[in-house]
Amino acid sequence: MGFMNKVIVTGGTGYIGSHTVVQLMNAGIEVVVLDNLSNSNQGVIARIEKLTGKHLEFIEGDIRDRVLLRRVFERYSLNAVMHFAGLKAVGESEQEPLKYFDNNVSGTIVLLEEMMRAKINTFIFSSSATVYGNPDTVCYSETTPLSPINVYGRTKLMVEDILRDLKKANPQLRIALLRYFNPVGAHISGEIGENPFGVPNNLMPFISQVAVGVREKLLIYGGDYPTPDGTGLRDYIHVDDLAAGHLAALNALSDSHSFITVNLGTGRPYSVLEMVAAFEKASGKKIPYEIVGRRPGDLPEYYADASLAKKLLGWETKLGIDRMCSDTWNWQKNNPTGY
Ligand SMILES: NC(=O)c1ccc[n+]([C@@H]2O[C@H](COP(=O)([O-])OP(=O)(O)OC[C@H]3O[C@@H](n4cnc5c(N)ncnc54)[C@H](O)[C@@H]3O)[C@@H](O)[C@H]2O)c1
Ligand SMILES: O=c1ccn([C@@H]2O[C@H](COP(=O)(O)OP(=O)(O)O[C@H]3O[C@H](CO)[C@@H](O)[C@H](O)[C@H]3O)[C@@H](O)[C@H]2O)c(=O)[nH]1
Repeated sequence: MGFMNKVIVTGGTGYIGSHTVVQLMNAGIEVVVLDNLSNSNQGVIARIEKLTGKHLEFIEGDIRDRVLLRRVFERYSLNAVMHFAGLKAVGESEQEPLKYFDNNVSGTIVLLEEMMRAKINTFIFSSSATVYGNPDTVCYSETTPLSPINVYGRTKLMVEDILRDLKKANPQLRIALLRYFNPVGAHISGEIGENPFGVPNNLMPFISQVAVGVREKLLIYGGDYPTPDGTGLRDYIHVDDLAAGHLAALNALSDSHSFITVNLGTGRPYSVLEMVAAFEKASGKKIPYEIVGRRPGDLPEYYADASLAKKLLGWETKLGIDRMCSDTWNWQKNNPTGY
């Protein structure tokens, strides 16, 4: 992994961050996790240590805390920042926009200022397919126009814009913008996985909580979309494939490329009903559901053109819908109430 041997992971106790930390540690990279635990549990640290057999440095703190960041950057000699920390609930972002602009945009600015002060040049950002908004196409390539349709998406686009401008002013920076499609699944061990607080917003954790008996039935938002079975189509990507994309991006940044913008998806969409059927097969559980009205802001269909990530990073997904479901189930049944 070249000279990138010490990485700070913000949001590292969260869902995607924790899976990426395991892969970084397994690749021999030293990791420091910074997380304010606003949407995660410190118990994940012990699970990661168990999985990797190594110590993991954890700092409970906020990316908006400049004094803390300065101390952290002085104490550890880090060569890269992987920035997962942020808020991600689309509905809440519409209700509480300032909270989202503060955490996701202002927080990232503080982090970038302190990173630059510490002369760290490599930054990997968790962006989202939501930056595309509602374009004319359903297959999104990186040149598809960016026009988010909710506050959460606008926070992601604002940070992308900031990073594009920052690179122009500071050519020594090495930056990757990774646009995730729909992350699902869990580590194959069942030790770590997605552990949402409260009622899940997203499909997969909802399905798995129905399977384990925490919730009665799935509500399917819309059965009258112009799709083959009438339910929405999304590009679900296994979280371990997504994590591997981060290692590939880190490698590419330390190598040939200094500004990377890529979609991380499989390029293959599945419907809600296909996900339910696959989960039933993987778990052996029946998933009761009811088809209700559409959820405001949802699109009928979209998926990634995943070819650029393959070309630039030499990365492509390996895990299909069966593993997405069986790994989710393995995590959920071993941890019915989370960490
Ligand atoms: N899960 C998805 O569907 C998805 C899709 C696209 C992009 N993303 C982005 O990927 C990143 C990680 O998502 P995730 O699914 O792992 O979410 P998550 O909520 O599980 O992880 C985010 C972590 O950041 C922490 N955090 C939040 N605000 C913080 C702050 N101000 N200071 C320090 N820590 C803070 C939370 O406690 C949490 O552990 C986020 O930036 C999210 O917007 C997620
Ligand atoms: O209880 C539920 C939850 C979801 N869905 C449907 O399932 C599909 C997937 O929904 P969800 O898992 O909520 O993902 P998205 O709405 O596609 O949004 C996710 O994926 C985006 C990236 O593609 C991110 O930006 C968002 O933050 C993240 O929530 C959609 O068709 C939903 O209508 C249901 O029918 N019932």
